[in-house]
Amino acid sequence: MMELTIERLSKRYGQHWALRELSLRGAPGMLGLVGPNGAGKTSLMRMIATLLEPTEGTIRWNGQDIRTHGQTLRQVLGYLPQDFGVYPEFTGRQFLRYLAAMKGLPTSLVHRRVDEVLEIVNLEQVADRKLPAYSGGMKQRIGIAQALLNDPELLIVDEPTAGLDPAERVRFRTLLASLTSNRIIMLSTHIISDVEAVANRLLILREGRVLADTTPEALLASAAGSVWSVTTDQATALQLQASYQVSTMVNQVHGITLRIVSATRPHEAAVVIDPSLEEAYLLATGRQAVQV
Ligand SMILES: Nc1ncnc2c1ncn2[C@@H]1O[C@H](COP(=O)(O)OP(=O)(O)OP(=O)(O)O)[C@@H](O)[C@H]1O
Repeated sequence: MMELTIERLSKRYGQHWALRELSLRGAPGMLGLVGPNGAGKTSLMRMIATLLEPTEGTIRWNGQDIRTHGQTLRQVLGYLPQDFGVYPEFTGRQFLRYLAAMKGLPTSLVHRRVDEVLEIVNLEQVADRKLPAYSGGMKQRIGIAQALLNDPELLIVDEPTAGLDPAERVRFRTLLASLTSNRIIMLSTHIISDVEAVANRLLILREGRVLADTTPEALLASAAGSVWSVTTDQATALQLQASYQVSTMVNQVHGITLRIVSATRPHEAAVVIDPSLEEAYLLATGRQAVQV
């Protein structure tokens, strides 16, 4: 059984609500937790990981409240925090063996399991190099490797692609996609393309509230008819940019082509085009901002 049930979960720091009444039922697959900085993603993940006390609400794993059955959840939990740090004096292999021992893996299993996770994240070749020699992407893959040591049923990854270059981002995305079968993965990001094509569900948060609990397909469909393309002179382009949510602006020989996210036609020459997921996300999160 693998069931995460969250009911009316809230977190308050002082007078500030970081999360308000979030309810969610998690099932195997990848749940993308998307929202701007400060949306409440980290607070939510830390509460699920039993590292932060909720102010209100309950989190259940297989029907058991994790306030009283935290250990049961921790046994099947893998967690890569946003600020995951590595120890400079270790090689990748030594670091993983150390963490495996800390997590209580039986000694007889440690070497084999560390070799397995190194293979999963494709770091066998560099496993005996010291960690400071790793690239940002390799460090994040070591982070995933440590989270996989106990073959978790629930894998939580908090903004893992921050600071990675585009090639590393893609590699990391592919790695996570390969891990989705038979476990719940929760991945937070403020960059929607990180979860495009890999998440089967999207939870969009803003200022502690759920703006949408949807799928990439449904989010895209919701933006149909609300993304426009228009090619104009520079002065008009600047005016449009001031009044509308412009997702891209490209200089052409004969003018400037803008892609505009707007529920209404932004310019008489504008034509409807297919939305990208990012544009659909902008529409969902920026509705108030684009009112003109
Ligand atoms: N320990 C804390 N004390 C006070 N306020 C906090 C604390 N941690 C978070 N907050 C506030 O709660 C809100 C949600 O923060 P949280 O880190 O959960 O959001 P986030 O979506 O993960 O953003 P980020 O990507 O910046 O981490 C923010 O307004 C933040 O400033």
